Amino acid sequence: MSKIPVIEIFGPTIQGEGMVIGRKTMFVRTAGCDYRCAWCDSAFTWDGSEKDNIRLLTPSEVFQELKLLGSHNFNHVTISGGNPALIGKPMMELIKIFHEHDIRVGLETQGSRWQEWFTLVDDLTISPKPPSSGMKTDFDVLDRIIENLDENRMSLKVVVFNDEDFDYSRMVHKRYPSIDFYVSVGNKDPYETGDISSRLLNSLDWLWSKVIEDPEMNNVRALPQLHALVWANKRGV
Ligand SMILES: C[S@@+](CC[C@H](N)C(=O)[O-])C[C@H]1O[C@@H](n2cnc3c(N)ncnc32)[C@H](O)[C@@H]1O
Ligand SMILES: Nc1nc2[nH]cc(C(=O)O)c2c(=O)[nH]1
Ligand code: SF4
Ligand SMILES: [Mg+2]
Repeated sequence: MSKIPVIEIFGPTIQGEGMVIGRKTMFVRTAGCDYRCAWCDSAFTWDGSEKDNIRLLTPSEVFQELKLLGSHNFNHVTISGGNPALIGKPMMELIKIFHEHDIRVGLETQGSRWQEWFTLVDDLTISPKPPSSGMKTDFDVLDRIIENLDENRMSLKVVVFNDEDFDYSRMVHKRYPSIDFYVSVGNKDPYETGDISSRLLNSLDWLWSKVIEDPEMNNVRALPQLHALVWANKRGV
């Protein structure tokens, strides 16, 4: 397939998570996921509820839409989903177009699938899923993905909701000790309306306490979803 299934394109906004936190970026969100996380904040990409919003776009159409939205007001694009790793060759073409225009590229994926184009990504975030998601990590696949990537351009990010998730995050960190490691606060209700900042800050307080008391987590960074703190569960930011 030479087209990319796109469910939303938005920005400029601020990257709210992980290794690129705080950076101005645009987002391209692809449709479809091989996982079904219990708490997915982007379930509309795979649960069929917005199937009418999925457009099959060529890489140059995606680029044109980004320029229409962001003009010269960006030099970084984050590809997220769904799982963008379900898409092959057209992603390679899209990243080449970005690089030809001096635009850097971030990727959010869960580490369940490998694609050749991963090696072109400037900031690659792999986010294996903890027990609360209901998903099971295939560590053979994850090992192979991590072996094939440049450590300086990637990070691991585990969302943590409870003690069991925290234990999982510690185990993942120990398995790949040289990869920059982030734990990220889980948002229990990603569709709640209104101000959710105090709820998220309470969860961050809990997560920080867990990291502070754990000598095996001296090297990790513990973050909230910054965009959710500032803009709550608003869509398209
Ligand atoms: C929607 S996912 C899309 C990319 C890819 N499927 C993945 O999970 O890495 C983007 C990021 O949001 C995180 N995420 C999803 N739902 C969340 C929630 N309820 N609370 C905190 N983070 C969440 C995921 O773990 C992932 O790091
Ligand atoms: N601002 C902002 N930062 C993000 N970081 C990762 C996101 C994602 O959904 O992949 C995301 C998102 O949806 N918005
Ligand atoms: S892997 Fe990512 S997009 Fe897929 S269900 Fe889980 S959080 Fe959602
Ligand atoms: Mg998000």
